[in-house]
Order: sequence, then C-alpha cells, then structure tokens
Amino acid sequence: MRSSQRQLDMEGALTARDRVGIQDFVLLDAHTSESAFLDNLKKRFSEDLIYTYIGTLLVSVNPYKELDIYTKKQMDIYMGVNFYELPPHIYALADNAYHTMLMETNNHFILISGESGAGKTEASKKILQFYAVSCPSTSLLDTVRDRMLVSNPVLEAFGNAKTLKNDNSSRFGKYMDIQFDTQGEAVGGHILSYLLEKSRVVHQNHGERNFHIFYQLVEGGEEELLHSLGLERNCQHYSYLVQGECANVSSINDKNDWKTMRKALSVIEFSESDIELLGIHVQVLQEAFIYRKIEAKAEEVLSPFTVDHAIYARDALAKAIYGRTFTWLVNKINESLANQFCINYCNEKLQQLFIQLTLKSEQEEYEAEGIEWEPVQFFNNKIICDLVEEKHRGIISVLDEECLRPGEATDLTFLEKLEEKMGGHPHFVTHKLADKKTRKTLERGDFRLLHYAGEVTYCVVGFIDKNNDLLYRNIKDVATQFKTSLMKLTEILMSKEPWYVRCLKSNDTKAPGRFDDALVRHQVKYLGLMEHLRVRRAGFAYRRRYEIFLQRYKPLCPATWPHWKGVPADGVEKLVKHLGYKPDEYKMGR
Ligand SMILES: Nc1ncnc2c1ncn2[C@@H]1O[C@H](COP(=O)(O)OP(=O)(O)OP(=O)(O)O)[C@@H](O)[C@H]1O
Repeated sequence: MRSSQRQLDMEGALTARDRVGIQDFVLLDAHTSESAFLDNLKKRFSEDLIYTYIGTLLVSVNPYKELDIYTKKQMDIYMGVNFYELPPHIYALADNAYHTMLMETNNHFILISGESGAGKTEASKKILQFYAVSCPSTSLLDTVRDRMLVSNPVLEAFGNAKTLKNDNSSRFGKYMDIQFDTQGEAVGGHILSYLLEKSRVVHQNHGERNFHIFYQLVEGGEEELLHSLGLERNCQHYSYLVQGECANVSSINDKNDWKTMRKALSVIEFSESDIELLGIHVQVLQEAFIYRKIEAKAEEVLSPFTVDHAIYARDALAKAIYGRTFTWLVNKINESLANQFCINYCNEKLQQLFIQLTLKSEQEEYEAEGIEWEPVQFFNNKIICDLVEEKHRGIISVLDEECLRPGEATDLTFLEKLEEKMGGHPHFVTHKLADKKTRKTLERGDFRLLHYAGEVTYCVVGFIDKNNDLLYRNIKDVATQFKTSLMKLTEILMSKEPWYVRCLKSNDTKAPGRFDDALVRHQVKYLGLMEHLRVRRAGFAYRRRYEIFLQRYKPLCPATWPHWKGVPADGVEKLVKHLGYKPDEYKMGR
C-alpha cells in the first residue's frame, strides 16, 4: 500500500522534536535529489536525530557523543511496537526483526555496514543490549547473554586497536548468531570471527597502536603477573608497542580496561592456567631465528639467515602466535590472511550481497508478479567481485597459480601475470597499463582496483609471501581459504531474511555533532542509498498473499464477509475497490 496513509498514522505518534525533517526517506518529496537527501540527514543530525529510515533500512549517522536514547525506558517504549509508530531507532529494527522471526518462524540477519569509525560495533552492542532486556529470560538466555555481551571486552581487547580513524577499531570481522526457540527464548548462540589483522602485532603506522591487550597488560597487569611473564611496566621498552609513537592516548584508560577485561575473562570461565608462556628455552628460539637448518643426506648444516630474514622469521612467529591465540579465544578456526586487499574484497562481497538482496531481487519480484515497473538503474559491483574471485581468471586464482608453479615466483612475476590476464579490465590498472596521466600516480610495483567505494592502490610487495606464508605451507593457499570463508558467510546469509543498518561517519575528526557534507555525500553515494531509496519508493511497502490479505481484512466489505467463495484475487479486488483505493495506490500480482 502506498505511503500516504502510513504517513498520517506515523505523524500522529510524533512529538514536535521528532518531526524535524522526514523520518523515512521514502516520504521525501524530492526523492531523487541527493542534496535533499543530505539536507534531511543534516537537519535531523543537528537535532541529535541520528536515525532515519529508508523503508525498513536504518541509516545511522555517528554523533560522536553520548545520546540519551539508549536507556531502559527507551527500550520499553520500543518493545512490541510497530516499526512506523515511533521515531526511527535501532531498537525498532531489532524488535521488528525479532517479532517477524517469531511470526514467520524463519531465520533473519541484521547486516551492519559502514566504514571504519562509522558506528558498526556500537550498533551491534545496542542490538544485543536490547535483546538482553527484551527477550523472555531463562537461565539459558543468561549464558547466551554472557557469551555475547560480557565477553565483549575480551574480544575488543584482543581484536581492537587504535587506528587513525577510530580509537577502538575492530581489526577483525564478526558474525554473531543467536538461536531462539519458538517461544522466542534465546537458547544458544555463537560468535564467528574472520580476517584478523595480524600484521598489526609486529607493525603499526604512525598514530596507531598494537592491539589494546598489550597496553592493558603492561599498564594494568598485577605485579605478580608481570613478573611471572618477565615483563616490565613500561610500554616504551617494547618495540612492538611503540612504532606508532602513541602508546598512551588520552581517550583510552588501559588500566581500567584491563580490570574490565579480567572480569570478563572470569565470567566466561578462563582460568589462570590459560595464561602460559611457550616454555621454550631462549637459546633454542634464538637459534631458530638466526639459522636455517639444511638437511643434507646424513648431515645437518646450520646456515645463517640475513638480518632481514631473521626479522621476518621473528615477526612471522609473533603473528602466528597471536593469530592462533585469537582464534583459540573466539573458539572458531576461521582466520585468514588479513590485509587491506582482503578487507576491501570482503566489503565488495557484502555490497554485492546487499545489491542482490535488495535492488536486484526486489525488481525481479515485480517482474515475476507481472507488475508494471520501470527498472531502476544501479551500479552492480559484480564485475569487481569477479575480477577478484573468478576461477582461473580472478586475482586470487592468478596469485595461487603463481605460488604453485615451478620456478621462482616473485611479486613482480605475479604483477606481470596480472597484467597479462587483467589488461583492459575497466576496474584494473597498473603502471604499465595506465595512460600517461594515471601513470604518474602509480609506482612500478603497484596495481589499482576501482572498488565500488573508490580507487585503492595496492603494492604487490609481500603478496606472494603472505599467500605462501612459510608457516602454513602445507595448508591451502591463504587467499583461497579466505575466499572460501567469505563464500560460507554469504551462503549463511543468503538463507536468511535481511535487515540492514547502514552506518555513516559524520566527520573525520571524531568531533561531536559535526556534519561534514562532502564526507557524508561520498558515503551516501557508494553505499548506493539513493538507488535503494528509488527502488523502495517506486515499490510497495505492504505486500501480502491474496488468501492472507482476505482473511485479515474481509470484515471490511459486505461482499467478502463472512466468506468469499470465489477466487481469492477477485475477492481482494472487490475489497480494495469497496474501500475506495485508487488504481495507482495498489497493484495486483500473479
Ligand atoms: N550511537 C552512537 N552514539 C554515540 N557515539 C557513537 C555511536 N556510534 C559510534 N559512536 C562513537 O564512534 C566511535 C566509533 O564507533 P565504532 O567503534 O562502533 O565504529 P566501527 O564502525 O565499528 O569502526 P571499525 O570498523 O573501525 O571497528 C565509538 O567509539 C563511539 O565513540
């Protein structure tokens, strides 16, 4: 049913303040204008109204300040209330997903996306907190709640770090799962992690830190514990901790965070004995780092490494230990090589999923129903996903082939292969393939992908090594492993009903209440929000099968009450005509 009636219902429930701007973009008059879209976001943002709908999709703009909208009272208000009866809120989305799941007895997921610092982690916490309060409580629920919520400080300590963009940036992907029984009680749940950024353990860019846990331990660890681990209470003594030159940051209280983390550890039943060192003699470790052992017939020869190689070996061990610790911590082996390439590929896949589930399937539904429909054009990023993942032809395949082929593979031979296979692809360019102007912006060892969110230049150095990680030589190639784990995630999601939260960053300096027009405009563009709005707007907000519609509304028309004896579709036609709906306000499908 078209939106006018809905608008009336909704307006009735609003206070003056909530009426600032328009709370569902579907109701925006200038719905094709990006400027009008941004104006509306900005107007609402200036009144601390950070949430706006596009139909059932929730747009959230990071306020960078505490708002008084996450109280128990607010939770109570949103419980069991229809989506459109109250101002947009993440609680409304959480609540509706939950009730739809119970009503339709099927599976749902909430996909939260946005760039670093846009508010994804906060949004996911708000949703969990809401469920913890709103779902019927049992002792089982407490276990689930503990795992999801109370374990969070542990996950954040080991998986988050200060970056330039976000003081508490998650450096891994997270998939959280809660199982409900038919009564709506939470009976189980688990967390899946993927893509931990292990390189951060040994290297941090200027202004960034290693994972929080190291600083927490050094600053907050009990004397006894530090002593037993052979540590001193001074981050400056550890080169892995100070490369970004910001071991101490005013916005982070490592000492307090350590206490919180310790408490969380005990709740999820970690014991002292879980903290142990490797127990390897220094001498043995040292030797392993500086010599290569060559076995020749009956002899073993020790050949010294170069300094670079020794450093590489040390770092590789540190990364591997951390990676395994983290995996062990989340109790799921699903980690992989994490570099910017993989993270961007992951985002590209999520965008593709979003397109498939909303823009594409929505329009296909109209076609299948034989409903008149003018197609909305949108950029389909499948072409970029294919460029990365296609069998035999994609970048990952080329990388794997290069690692496996006989003869010496180097980063540069890999680049040449890429140029051979991808030359001419509209989303791929290198120094050699570029025109004169673009060439100036590329180094010889670079390749550039035109991702949907913008261009990204990658340096090939390290690609072969990372893919061929010495420590994992026997396992499948790392990039392929990553591709497989992403495919599994996509599969999980494809089998469920989607809900979307799109997080936007309001400014680049974490300033409370500042709205940077250009920055927000860019995100609105690449997240495809205007296209989403167009599809939603042209579409019908309320759809029901004929039988169900008749059953529900038959009392409203003498011809259908108490029973309609003919074909359901004809009954529905009679009913809506009787109610006075105009032909452009509804459409009948097949
Ligand atoms: N709803 C909110 N209310 C108040 N502050 C918020 C909200 N959402 C985010 N913030 C602020 O923004 C910061 C960054 O948010 P968050 O860590 O959720 O980003 P993210 O999208 O998860 O980033 P990353 O991808 O780097 O992990 C938070 O630490 C918090 O200070």
